[in-house]
Amino acid sequence: MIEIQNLVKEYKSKKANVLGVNNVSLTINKGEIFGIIGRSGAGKSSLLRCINLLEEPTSGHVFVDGVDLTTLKGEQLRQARLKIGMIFQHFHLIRAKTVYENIAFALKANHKSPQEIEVRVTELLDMVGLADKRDAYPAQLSGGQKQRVGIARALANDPHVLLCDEATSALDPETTQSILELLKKINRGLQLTIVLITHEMEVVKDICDRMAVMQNGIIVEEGKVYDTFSDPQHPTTQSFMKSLFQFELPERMLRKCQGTIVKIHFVAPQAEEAVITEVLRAFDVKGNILHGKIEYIHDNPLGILILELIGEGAEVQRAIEYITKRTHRVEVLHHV
Ligand SMILES: Nc1ncnc2c1ncn2[C@@H]1O[C@H](COP(=O)(O)OP(=O)(O)OP(=O)(O)O)[C@@H](O)[C@H]1O
Repeated sequence: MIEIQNLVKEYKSKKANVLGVNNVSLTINKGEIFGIIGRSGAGKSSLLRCINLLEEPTSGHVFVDGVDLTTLKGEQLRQARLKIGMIFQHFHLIRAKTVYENIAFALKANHKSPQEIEVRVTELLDMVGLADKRDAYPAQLSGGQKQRVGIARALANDPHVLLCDEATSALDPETTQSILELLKKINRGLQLTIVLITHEMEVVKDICDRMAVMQNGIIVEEGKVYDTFSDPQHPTTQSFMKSLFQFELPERMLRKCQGTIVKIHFVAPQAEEAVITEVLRAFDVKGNILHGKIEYIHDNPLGILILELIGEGAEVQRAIEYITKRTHRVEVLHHV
């Protein structure tokens, strides 16, 4: 478990002082995948790097498994840090070393014997699916393969926590998926706590259990991923949601419409019910589906549907009231 208490990271310079992290308190449970999302400059990297003291907090405390890292020095801090692995957007591999040597490096630093290193690196290469690249150099690997080496290196000393600093931001969507799958597998298999920072809602949606949204060094919203996605409270979270569910009806379609256009938000379990079929049967209205999208978060559906309802005014109104009762939220986008 990670417990961050009143963490402040201030960068001081002659020109100005910048608060990268402004009094953040956060609890990340053992074995969960926790996502921190925010725009550029929100303070995500500063917060993440304070967790393993790569950045020294200006004030506040970071407890990992009950130990306050901010009170440790020297060898004690080094030992505590071995239990916190980290992977990076640009991988940070040593170019002049092979895949094997890059991973072995982390074990040598922990004074493991050559025999122990051989056994552990072989195990790790199997785990990340790179057994055949053992003697390759980083330049001979794809981005996804480099990140797999980064993951193997980060796991070398059996950490309890894995910090991921924009780990998939330099990868194409397909490779991103394969790395996220690997992180999920490792999380489940090793009961590893994973903290990741990203600016992509897709990443949070795909693997995180809980999430926090950061802005100006502050956590502006925090919660379970499904709850946050289905009912974002803060304007910054709402604007991130737009990247997933944004849909503007073309002006030409609006001009052609003869009815009332509504945007219906479905959440589980309503999303699986045949509400629209019922409405069209129960009321004297016609329905015209203009757009629809369903996302799945941990197998729970979350969707929107844009529907044109055509009929006599009062009947359309009654149909909208019915849909409002049976779904999460209904917005009227256009009245004739
Ligand atoms: N070493 C530093 N010296 C001075 N200011 C810094 C330093 N590192 C970060 N900052 C400032 O702290 C704030 C938070 O930066 P940080 O890199 O943590 O944000 P971020 O959300 O990770 O952004 P990005 O996604 O662009 O990396 C920014 O205003 C940034 O300019």
